[in-house]
Amino acid sequence: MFLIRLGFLDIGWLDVLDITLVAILIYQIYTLVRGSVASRVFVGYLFVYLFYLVVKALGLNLLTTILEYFISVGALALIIIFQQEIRRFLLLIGKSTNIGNNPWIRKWLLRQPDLTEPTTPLKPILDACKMLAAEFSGALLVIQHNDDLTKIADSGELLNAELSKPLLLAIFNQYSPLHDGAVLIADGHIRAARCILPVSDDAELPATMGFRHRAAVGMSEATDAAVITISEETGRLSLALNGELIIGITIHELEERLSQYLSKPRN
Ligand SMILES: Nc1ncnc2c1ncn2[C@@H]1O[C@H](COP(=O)(O)OP(=O)(O)OP(=O)(O)O)[C@@H](O)[C@H]1O
Repeated sequence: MFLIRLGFLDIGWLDVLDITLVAILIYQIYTLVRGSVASRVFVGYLFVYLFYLVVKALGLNLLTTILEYFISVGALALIIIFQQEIRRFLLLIGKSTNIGNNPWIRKWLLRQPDLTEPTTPLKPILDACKMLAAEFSGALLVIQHNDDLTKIADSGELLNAELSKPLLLAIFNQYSPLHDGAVLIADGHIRAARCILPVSDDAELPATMGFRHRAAVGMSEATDAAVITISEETGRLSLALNGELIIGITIHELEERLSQYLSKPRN
Protein backbone atom coordinates (compact mmCIF):
# COMPACT_ATOMS: atom_id res chain seq x y z
CA MET A 1 0.00 0.00 0.00
CA PHE A 2 1.42 3.36 -1.08
CA LEU A 3 1.46 6.41 1.13
CA ILE A 4 2.76 9.08 -1.28
CA ARG A 5 3.54 9.09 -5.00
CA LEU A 6 6.43 11.43 -5.94
CA GLY A 7 6.74 11.31 -9.74
CA PHE A 8 8.11 7.85 -10.50
CA LEU A 9 8.67 7.15 -6.76
CA ASP A 10 6.06 5.25 -4.77
CA ILE A 11 6.66 5.65 -1.05
CA GLY A 12 4.96 3.19 1.29
CA TRP A 13 4.70 2.90 5.08
CA LEU A 14 7.63 0.49 5.16
CA ASP A 15 9.83 2.97 3.26
CA VAL A 16 8.95 5.69 5.79
CA LEU A 17 9.81 3.33 8.65
CA ASP A 18 13.04 2.33 6.89
CA ILE A 19 14.10 5.96 6.32
CA THR A 20 13.20 6.94 9.90
CA LEU A 21 15.24 4.07 11.36
CA VAL A 22 18.25 4.89 9.14
CA ALA A 23 17.98 8.59 10.12
CA ILE A 24 17.90 7.66 13.84
CA LEU A 25 20.88 5.32 13.36
CA ILE A 26 22.94 7.97 11.51
CA TYR A 27 22.05 10.55 14.17
CA GLN A 28 23.07 8.18 17.00
CA ILE A 29 26.39 7.43 15.27
CA TYR A 30 26.92 11.16 14.70
CA THR A 31 26.30 12.02 18.39
CA LEU A 32 28.76 9.30 19.41
CA VAL A 33 31.57 10.52 17.19
CA ARG A 34 30.75 14.27 17.34
CA GLY A 35 33.76 16.41 18.10
CA SER A 36 36.33 13.62 17.77
CA VAL A 37 38.72 13.12 14.86
CA ALA A 38 36.57 10.13 13.95
CA SER A 39 33.63 12.47 13.18
CA ARG A 40 35.49 13.94 10.19
CA VAL A 41 36.22 10.43 8.94
CA PHE A 42 32.54 9.55 9.41
CA VAL A 43 31.34 12.60 7.41
CA GLY A 44 33.96 11.92 4.71
CA TYR A 45 32.86 8.30 4.41
CA LEU A 46 29.20 9.36 4.22
CA PHE A 47 30.01 11.73 1.33
CA VAL A 48 31.91 9.02 -0.55
CA TYR A 49 28.93 6.70 -0.08
CA LEU A 50 26.44 9.32 -1.35
CA PHE A 51 28.73 9.97 -4.32
CA TYR A 52 28.81 6.21 -4.97
CA LEU A 53 24.98 6.07 -5.00
CA VAL A 54 24.82 8.93 -7.53
CA VAL A 55 27.50 7.36 -9.73
CA LYS A 56 25.70 4.01 -9.61
CA ALA A 57 22.35 5.58 -10.48
CA LEU A 58 23.99 7.32 -13.47
CA GLY A 59 25.36 3.97 -14.65
CA LEU A 60 29.08 4.92 -14.63
CA ASN A 61 30.30 1.34 -14.33
CA LEU A 62 34.06 1.79 -13.98
CA LEU A 63 33.76 4.47 -11.30
CA THR A 64 31.09 2.40 -9.51
CA THR A 65 33.44 -0.61 -9.36
CA ILE A 66 36.32 1.51 -8.01
CA LEU A 67 34.08 3.13 -5.38
CA GLU A 68 32.58 -0.23 -4.41
CA TYR A 69 36.08 -1.56 -3.75
CA PHE A 70 37.00 1.59 -1.80
CA ILE A 71 33.82 1.39 0.32
CA SER A 72 34.26 -2.31 1.19
CA VAL A 73 37.90 -1.77 2.27
CA GLY A 74 36.81 1.46 3.99
CA ALA A 75 34.21 -0.44 6.06
CA LEU A 76 37.02 -2.50 7.59
CA ALA A 77 39.09 0.63 8.18
CA LEU A 78 36.07 2.27 9.84
CA ILE A 79 35.77 -0.59 12.35
CA ILE A 80 39.42 -0.04 13.31
CA ILE A 81 39.14 3.76 13.46
CA PHE A 82 35.86 3.67 15.40
CA GLN A 83 36.90 0.96 17.89
CA GLN A 84 36.25 3.17 20.91
CA GLU A 85 32.97 4.61 19.57
CA ILE A 86 31.67 1.14 18.64
CA ARG A 87 32.55 -0.09 22.11
CA ARG A 88 30.77 2.88 23.70
CA PHE A 89 27.74 2.31 21.46
CA LEU A 90 27.52 -1.40 22.32
CA LEU A 91 28.02 -0.66 26.01
CA LEU A 92 25.18 1.87 25.81
CA ILE A 93 22.87 -0.67 24.19
CA GLY A 94 23.99 -3.38 26.59
CA LYS A 95 23.40 -1.12 29.58
CA SER A 96 19.99 0.13 28.50
CA THR A 97 18.76 -3.36 27.62
CA ASN A 98 20.24 -5.10 30.66
CA ILE A 99 17.01 -5.72 32.55
CA GLY A 100 19.02 -8.08 34.75
CA ASN A 101 20.37 -5.07 36.60
CA ASN A 102 16.99 -4.48 38.18
CA PRO A 103 17.03 -6.23 41.57
CA TRP A 104 13.31 -7.09 41.42
CA ILE A 105 13.60 -8.69 37.97
CA ARG A 106 16.78 -10.51 39.05
CA LYS A 107 15.11 -11.99 42.08
CA TRP A 108 11.61 -12.86 40.88
CA LEU A 109 11.77 -13.25 37.11
CA LEU A 110 15.30 -14.45 36.43
CA ARG A 111 15.43 -16.27 39.79
CA GLN A 112 18.97 -15.02 40.23
CA PRO A 113 20.52 -14.74 43.68
CA ASP A 114 21.05 -11.45 45.51
CA LEU A 115 24.08 -9.27 44.94
CA THR A 116 27.04 -9.61 47.28
CA GLU A 117 29.32 -6.96 48.66
CA PRO A 118 32.13 -5.95 46.22
CA THR A 119 35.09 -8.37 46.35
CA THR A 120 37.36 -5.43 47.12
CA PRO A 121 36.74 -3.74 50.48
CA LEU A 122 35.87 -0.11 49.80
CA LYS A 123 36.69 1.34 53.23
CA PRO A 124 40.50 1.60 52.79
CA ILE A 125 39.98 3.15 49.35
CA LEU A 126 37.41 5.68 50.56
CA ASP A 127 39.46 6.61 53.64
CA ALA A 128 42.58 7.11 51.52
CA CYS A 129 40.66 9.16 48.91
CA LYS A 130 39.25 11.41 51.64
CA MET A 131 42.71 12.11 53.01
CA LEU A 132 44.37 12.55 49.60
CA ALA A 133 41.64 14.97 48.53
CA ALA A 134 42.03 16.99 51.75
CA GLU A 135 45.78 17.23 51.12
CA PHE A 136 45.41 18.02 47.39
CA SER A 137 47.48 14.97 46.54
CA GLY A 138 46.80 13.90 42.96
CA ALA A 139 45.78 10.26 42.54
CA LEU A 140 44.40 7.82 40.02
CA LEU A 141 42.87 4.54 41.23
CA VAL A 142 41.51 1.77 39.02
CA ILE A 143 39.23 -0.79 40.64
CA GLN A 144 38.85 -3.95 38.59
CA HIS A 145 35.32 -5.25 37.98
CA ASN A 146 34.89 -8.18 35.52
CA ASP A 147 37.35 -7.38 32.72
CA ASP A 148 40.86 -8.78 32.84
CA LEU A 149 43.36 -5.95 33.41
CA THR A 150 46.62 -7.91 33.16
CA LYS A 151 47.89 -5.68 30.35
CA ILE A 152 47.34 -2.56 32.47
CA ALA A 153 49.05 -4.17 35.48
CA ASP A 154 52.00 -5.15 33.27
CA SER A 155 52.45 -1.52 32.18
CA GLY A 156 53.38 -0.59 35.77
CA GLU A 157 55.20 -2.02 38.79
CA LEU A 158 53.64 -5.23 40.09
CA LEU A 159 53.04 -5.13 43.85
CA ASN A 160 50.36 -7.72 44.78
CA ALA A 161 50.14 -6.21 48.24
CA GLU A 162 47.22 -6.33 50.68
CA LEU A 163 44.99 -3.28 50.14
CA SER A 164 45.28 -0.74 52.96
CA LYS A 165 44.83 2.97 53.50
CA PRO A 166 48.45 3.59 54.66
CA LEU A 167 49.84 1.83 51.58
CA LEU A 168 47.67 3.90 49.23
CA LEU A 169 48.77 7.09 51.01
CA ALA A 170 52.41 6.01 50.78
CA ILE A 171 52.11 5.31 47.05
CA PHE A 172 50.50 8.68 46.27
CA ASN A 173 52.90 10.64 48.44
CA GLN A 174 54.54 13.15 46.10
CA TYR A 175 58.03 11.91 47.04
CA SER A 176 57.18 8.27 46.35
CA PRO A 177 58.73 6.81 43.18
CA LEU A 178 55.37 5.08 42.59
CA HIS A 179 53.09 8.13 42.73
CA ASP A 180 53.01 8.77 38.97
CA GLY A 181 50.41 6.90 36.91
CA ALA A 182 47.58 4.76 38.22
CA VAL A 183 47.21 2.21 40.98
CA LEU A 184 45.38 -0.99 40.03
CA ILE A 185 43.22 -2.56 42.73
CA ALA A 186 41.66 -6.03 42.35
CA ASP A 187 40.17 -8.56 44.79
CA GLY A 188 41.31 -6.72 47.90
CA HIS A 189 44.87 -6.25 46.65
CA ILE A 190 46.94 -3.48 45.15
CA ARG A 191 48.06 -5.36 42.06
CA ALA A 192 50.28 -2.65 40.58
CA ALA A 193 51.28 1.01 40.70
CA ARG A 194 52.62 3.44 38.07
CA CYS A 195 50.25 1.91 35.52
CA ILE A 196 49.68 3.63 32.19
CA LEU A 197 46.03 3.97 31.17
CA PRO A 198 44.51 4.58 27.73
CA VAL A 199 43.61 8.26 27.25
CA SER A 200 40.15 9.29 26.00
CA ASP A 201 39.83 11.56 22.99
CA ASP A 202 36.28 12.60 23.97
CA ALA A 203 35.99 16.22 22.84
CA GLU A 204 33.10 16.85 25.24
CA LEU A 205 35.33 16.64 28.31
CA PRO A 206 35.88 20.11 29.80
CA ALA A 207 39.08 21.76 28.51
CA THR A 208 40.23 22.16 32.12
CA MET A 209 40.47 18.38 32.48
CA GLY A 210 44.06 17.24 32.05
CA PHE A 211 45.52 13.85 31.28
CA ARG A 212 44.76 12.29 34.67
CA HIS A 213 41.04 12.77 34.08
CA ARG A 214 41.27 11.86 30.39
CA ALA A 215 43.07 8.65 31.37
CA ALA A 216 40.27 7.85 33.87
CA VAL A 217 37.62 8.29 31.18
CA GLY A 218 39.71 6.39 28.61
CA MET A 219 40.13 3.46 30.99
CA SER A 220 36.41 3.34 31.75
CA GLU A 221 35.62 3.45 28.02
CA ALA A 222 37.98 0.60 27.24
CA THR A 223 37.07 -1.64 30.21
CA ASP A 224 34.36 -2.02 32.85
CA ALA A 225 36.71 -0.87 35.65
CA ALA A 226 35.69 1.93 38.04
CA VAL A 227 38.26 4.72 38.06
CA ILE A 228 38.68 7.35 40.78
CA THR A 229 40.67 10.53 40.26
CA ILE A 230 41.77 13.11 42.78
CA SER A 231 42.83 16.42 41.32
CA GLU A 232 46.14 17.80 42.50
CA GLU A 233 44.96 21.31 41.60
CA THR A 234 41.51 21.36 43.22
CA GLY A 235 41.46 18.33 45.54
CA ARG A 236 38.26 17.36 43.75
CA LEU A 237 37.18 13.73 43.56
CA SER A 238 35.78 12.31 40.34
CA LEU A 239 34.56 8.89 39.31
CA ALA A 240 34.63 7.43 35.80
CA LEU A 241 32.22 4.59 34.95
CA ASN A 242 31.50 3.30 31.45
CA GLY A 243 33.02 6.36 29.80
CA GLU A 244 31.11 8.87 31.95
CA LEU A 245 32.98 11.14 34.34
CA ILE A 246 31.17 12.27 37.48
CA ILE A 247 33.11 15.37 38.47
CA GLY A 248 33.22 16.64 42.06
CA ILE A 249 31.60 13.59 43.68
CA THR A 250 31.32 13.48 47.48
CA ILE A 251 32.81 10.62 49.51
CA HIS A 252 29.33 9.47 50.49
CA GLU A 253 28.15 9.41 46.86
CA LEU A 254 31.38 7.69 45.81
CA GLU A 255 30.77 4.93 48.35
CA GLU A 256 27.18 4.44 47.17
CA ARG A 257 28.05 4.35 43.49
CA LEU A 258 31.02 2.03 43.95
CA SER A 259 29.23 -0.48 46.16
CA GLN A 260 26.31 -0.58 43.73
CA TYR A 261 28.50 -0.84 40.63
CA LEU A 262 30.99 -3.39 41.95
CA SER A 263 28.47 -5.77 43.53
CA LYS A 264 28.40 -9.23 41.97
CA PRO A 265 25.75 -12.00 42.04
CA ARG A 266 26.02 -14.33 45.03
CA ASN A 267 26.90 -17.89 43.85
N1 LIG B 1 47.63 7.92 30.58
C1 LIG B 1 47.91 8.03 31.86
N2 LIG B 1 47.98 6.91 32.62
C2 LIG B 1 48.24 6.99 33.93
N3 LIG B 1 48.45 8.15 34.60
C3 LIG B 1 48.40 9.27 33.91
C4 LIG B 1 48.12 9.29 32.52
N4 LIG B 1 48.11 10.58 32.11
C5 LIG B 1 48.38 11.32 33.21
N5 LIG B 1 48.55 10.56 34.28
C6 LIG B 1 48.86 11.00 35.65
O1 LIG B 1 48.23 12.24 35.90
C7 LIG B 1 49.18 13.15 36.39
C8 LIG B 1 48.74 14.56 36.19
O2 LIG B 1 48.41 14.83 34.87
P1 LIG B 1 47.67 16.19 34.50
O3 LIG B 1 48.16 17.32 35.37
O4 LIG B 1 47.72 16.36 33.00
O5 LIG B 1 46.18 15.80 34.90
P2 LIG B 1 44.94 16.65 35.37
O6 LIG B 1 43.75 15.91 34.85
O7 LIG B 1 45.11 18.11 35.04
O8 LIG B 1 44.97 16.43 36.94
P3 LIG B 1 45.19 17.48 38.13
O9 LIG B 1 43.86 18.15 38.30
O10 LIG B 1 45.58 16.62 39.25
O11 LIG B 1 46.30 18.42 37.64
C9 LIG B 1 50.45 12.72 35.71
O12 LIG B 1 51.58 13.19 36.43
C10 LIG B 1 50.36 11.22 35.80
O13 LIG B 1 50.72 10.76 37.10
